[in-house]
Amino acid sequence: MTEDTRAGFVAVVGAPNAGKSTLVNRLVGYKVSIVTRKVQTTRTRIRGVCMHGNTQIVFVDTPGIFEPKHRLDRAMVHAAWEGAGDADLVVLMVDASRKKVDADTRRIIEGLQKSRRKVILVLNKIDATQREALLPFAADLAESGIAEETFMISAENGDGCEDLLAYLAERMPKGPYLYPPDEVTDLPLRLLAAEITREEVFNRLHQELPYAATVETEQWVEKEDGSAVVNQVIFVQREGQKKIMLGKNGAMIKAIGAAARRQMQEIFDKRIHLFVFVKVRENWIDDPERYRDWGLDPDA
Ligand SMILES: Nc1nc2c(ncn2[C@@H]2O[C@H](COP(=O)(O)OP(=O)(O)OP(=O)(O)O)[C@@H](O)[C@H]2O)c(=O)[nH]1
Repeated sequence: MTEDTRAGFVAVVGAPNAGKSTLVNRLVGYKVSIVTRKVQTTRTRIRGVCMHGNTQIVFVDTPGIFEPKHRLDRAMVHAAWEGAGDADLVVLMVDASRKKVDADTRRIIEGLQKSRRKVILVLNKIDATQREALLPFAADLAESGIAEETFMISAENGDGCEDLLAYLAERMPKGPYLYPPDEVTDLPLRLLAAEITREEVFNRLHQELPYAATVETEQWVEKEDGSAVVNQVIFVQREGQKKIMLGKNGAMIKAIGAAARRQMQEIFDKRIHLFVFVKVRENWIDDPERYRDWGLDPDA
């Protein structure tokens, strides 16, 4: 019954590491985005679809908004603002466990003030925040005048998340569902599989190398027995990086592949035969072809 349903988009913006992916994953109840301790890892605008009673909320999990350096970074920032512009509601997430409001958040607030966009302010990580520190922090943000409502939550342990969800649901416009209600994500399986492998690259390799690597799923073949064969390539920029990615006697790539396969089996709930290759492709970071795969606009 369409008259009784509501549906809309919620953009989640915030500085890198504010906890955007953690929140979206919690509300959607399905792993759609990648959580890592390293910053600036979310490259794709991934939507999670959340059902709350008769309301459907489509979350746009935007990339962290930061100072663009490469073309790729600029495309990401552009995608982040676009996501906010299209949305019915914008949630600004702030890491409240910091001593003061960080520079990235200030920059986002300036952008929002310019566009006269009101937001739902979400102070996150209250589990790791001193109570006395929270009020002055909130007051500082209130001064910016951009918040129409403020919530204090822990995306990690779920505190306050129900209230936030109920509030967002109430504010969604009336209308038919935008996605079939049982569809939790529109992220293609291939892209999600690539993100899973990329997360394992991040977990195992340190410093700059993960940022110099990208993963593509070249083939996804469903077998009759219900399993899937997945072929992926990790692209790096130089021969030296390829050596590190492969490891001694291929030990590193084997470990990455084995961990990624386990993750995929859990998430896709099926047997996965995963084959991961490493190839050198110089300058992939400035190659416009790459942005298209991520749904980003190369001309941004
Ligand atoms: N203590 C605590 N940690 C949290 C909470 N929410 C997220 N984190 C942690 O903060 C880090 C960053 O979380 P993400 O969800 O990846 O942050 P993000 O905003 O999506 O980051 P980008 O993708 O880089 O923009 C992770 O280590 C999370 O485990 C919270 O409520 N409490």
